[in-house]
Amino acid sequence: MSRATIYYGTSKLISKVHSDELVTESDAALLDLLTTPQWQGKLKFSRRDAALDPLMLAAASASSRTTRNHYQHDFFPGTAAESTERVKRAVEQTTQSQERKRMAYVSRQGPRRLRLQNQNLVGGKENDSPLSPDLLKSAENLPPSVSRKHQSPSITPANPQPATEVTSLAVQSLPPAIEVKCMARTRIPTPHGPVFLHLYHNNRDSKEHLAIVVDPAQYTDNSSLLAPPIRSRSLDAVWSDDETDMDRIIRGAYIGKLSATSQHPSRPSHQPSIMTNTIPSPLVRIHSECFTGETVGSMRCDCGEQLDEAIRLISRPISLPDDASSPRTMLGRGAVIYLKQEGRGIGLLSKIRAYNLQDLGHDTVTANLMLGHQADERGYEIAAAILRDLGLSSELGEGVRLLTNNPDKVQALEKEGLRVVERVPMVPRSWRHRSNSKAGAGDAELDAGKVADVTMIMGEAVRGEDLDKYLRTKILRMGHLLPLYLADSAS
Ligand SMILES: Nc1nc2c(ncn2[C@@H]2O[C@H](COP(=O)(O)OP(=O)(O)OP(=O)(O)O)[C@@H](O)[C@H]2O)c(=O)[nH]1
Repeated sequence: MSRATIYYGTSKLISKVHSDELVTESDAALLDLLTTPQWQGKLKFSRRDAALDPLMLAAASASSRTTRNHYQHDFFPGTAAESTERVKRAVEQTTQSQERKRMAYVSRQGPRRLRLQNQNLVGGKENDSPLSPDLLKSAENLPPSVSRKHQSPSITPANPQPATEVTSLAVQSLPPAIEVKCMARTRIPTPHGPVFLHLYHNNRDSKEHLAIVVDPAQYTDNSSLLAPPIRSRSLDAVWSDDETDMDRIIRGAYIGKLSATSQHPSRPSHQPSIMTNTIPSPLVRIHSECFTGETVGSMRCDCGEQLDEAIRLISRPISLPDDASSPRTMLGRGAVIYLKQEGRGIGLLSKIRAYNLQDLGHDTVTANLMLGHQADERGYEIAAAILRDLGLSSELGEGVRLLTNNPDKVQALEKEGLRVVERVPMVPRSWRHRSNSKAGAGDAELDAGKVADVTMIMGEAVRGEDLDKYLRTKILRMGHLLPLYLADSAS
């Protein structure tokens, strides 16, 4: 009997077994033939109980109904019982060893800050961090954020000891000076106009914080612009001797509008641009990540709307003081510093749990406390460092107009040496309608419905009972500077 006949016969036989068809005498003869020990020698086929049975593989590929589970089936009298047992044992052993492997698995990659540190120490090609090894080393001893008021003991696969010992060591050592580096920048067209997204690394945590810069000087090299460009010093710096112009352009260190025909790498800026008094300071918002509000469109909070509103407000033309010799307005200018501090720094997991506690009747502050967190665990040192890198620190004559209702943010920036020349309130859109009807001081664009057409995240203002409760708690328990009578008008 030829090899082809055996393959064909076997696959037919298997499909008959599957469909409960009658097995003929010739099928039975084939079975006998296949299961006799002599076959092993004659055709160099191993028997059914071999780990990889060529006949079974041929049959499996010929029959679409054969799955890997069928290898354990009792197709071949005489050998099946033993073979099935053997296969079962092999499967059990494999599963056990896989489980053992999975349980013993430890990431070979390690945290990014460790990798950065190693790269710095070896000084390899990929060493594109400006952070000195010493600083990185001291950062290594620190808890995730020194500014965090709460340190809960945590056990991770890489660190089976509770974090308390690490924390006490860290408290003794002084935190390193914060260093940030803009790793890449790109233009993002938005409904409010173009913005430039800057991605930052830092020596304090392993998160990728962002700056969303709105600045006409970013996309035009027109030197007649009234205000100095908001440019990242670390991005425009030369990172290595062998860096090409194209390397610089790809990481975003270019000036003007980038296109196939316009490619102008930027040069390091040594001279800080000094602001004149006549130009209003840039409008800045420090915004903390809120996955639920910004991505899912949750109406438990106004975070998504605030992010959208901040970019809208910063992009609006700015009125200039009256002067016959100069234009009356200039293009909007400023930045949103987007910090990865989900859930006021407690992280998404805890925030989700906190929402369930809030559904049980607790407010946003109590829910955090019940989970062992502080009401607010955020820090703003990294935000201040990013603002300094963008040339928005007071040393350069620039103060900032800060878009916030949160007094903590104003204090934190001032503590970091930044000058907050004005706090610009962020009144929730739904409240502004109330404000308009109550006090006659609404936003003309909002009232005309223009804003609803250009929101990035939501069609219109966020509103609802959950939101009112949340905002009222922020006013009453967190000292947020919003007019309470507007919250009350919701009840
Ligand atoms: N723990 C917790 N965090 C929340 C809740 N709702 C929103 N957040 C988080 O609160 C933070 C809101 O931060 P921001 O928008 O920067 O501002 P803020 O402190 O409210 O101050 P403003 O500048 O006035 O908006 C984000 O990190 C959200 O994820 C909540 O119910 N519980």
